[in-house]
Amino acid sequence: SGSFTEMSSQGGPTPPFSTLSISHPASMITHVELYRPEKRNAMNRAFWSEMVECFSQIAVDAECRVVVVSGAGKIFTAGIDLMDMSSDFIQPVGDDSARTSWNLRRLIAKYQETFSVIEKCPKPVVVAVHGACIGGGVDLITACDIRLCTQDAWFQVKEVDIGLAADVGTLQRLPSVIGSRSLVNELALTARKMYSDEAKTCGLVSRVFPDKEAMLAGALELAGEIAARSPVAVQGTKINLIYSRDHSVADSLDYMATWNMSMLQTQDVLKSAQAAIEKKSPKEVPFSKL
Ligand SMILES: CC/C=C\C=C\CC(=O)SCCNC(=O)CCNC(=O)[C@H](O)C(C)(C)COP(=O)(O)OP(=O)(O)OC[C@H]1O[C@@H](n2cnc3c(N)ncnc32)[C@H](O)[C@@H]1OP(=O)(O)O
Repeated sequence: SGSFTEMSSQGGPTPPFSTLSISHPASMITHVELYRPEKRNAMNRAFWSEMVECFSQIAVDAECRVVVVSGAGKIFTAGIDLMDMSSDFIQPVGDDSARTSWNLRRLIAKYQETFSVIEKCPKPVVVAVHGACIGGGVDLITACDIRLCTQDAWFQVKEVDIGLAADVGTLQRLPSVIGSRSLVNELALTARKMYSDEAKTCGLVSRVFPDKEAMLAGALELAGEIAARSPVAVQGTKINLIYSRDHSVADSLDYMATWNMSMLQTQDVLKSAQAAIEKKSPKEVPFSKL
């Protein structure tokens, strides 16, 4: 085990990835760092595929109970790589307009999956943003479970400035993240920057730290709290919270009952209840891997 300050921004991408650096700063915690600092972590073709591969591995990794995502270098991310990506969308290919449209639709769905994998991953994902978080960066963070930022962070739903309606998650997820549809509309229709103080006030982030070092230490502490608890309870909580966001209370209660009719049979309930009676911390309970 170590600390984020020791482990972040010191190496480079972790094979087989070329845009991500993966490390394990403490037991059961995986740190995914966007790693193209010289290009401000702009999201190139490799990135869009590598995130899917990375989170598919994390989803089934019994050694991981919680994930922290951050960006290497000066800022969190400059969004889509405008040099590498734009031709796919500006000059889409196909033998006629139906086929071109079909190909484009498939491509957009593929890019949507890059961030949907974060939401589909049963392990909670904490994202730590410093400096700029632009365009695709907002799509990414709205798919995460907990958002932290530094005082110098700013957020920009930039897509209208480059001539498109944001299509990989922001318009679908941001309204439930910050509640005020008026504010969402204002941000998405004008592409104005939102700074950390407003991000905190509106609920986009839950905590603001003075600098990146303090934020990563805070993220690690938070991740440690989550990792110490029953993975059956934690993963069931994430999955049911996301389910209830998208369904009625009645449907969500029904889903919950079906969920817990098997999950309540875990040994973790007995172990945790015993620890509570004995006034022990969940950190002292050895839970089986999941
Ligand atoms: C299906 C579609 C899916 C997703 C769509 C998403 C839409 C979006 O993401 S819209 C957002 C697009 N991004 C931008 O408009 C940001 C552009 N960049 C900037 O404004 C600035 O670079 C900055 C982020 C404010 C950082 O400024 P600074 O610190 O002064 O760095 P620079 O000198 O400008 O850049 C350093 C280096 O990085 C390259 N770079 C920065 N951003 C991008 C980018 N988005 N795409 C490609 N490359 C980028 C920049 O060109 C520099 O490269 P050099 O080789 O050193 O010149």
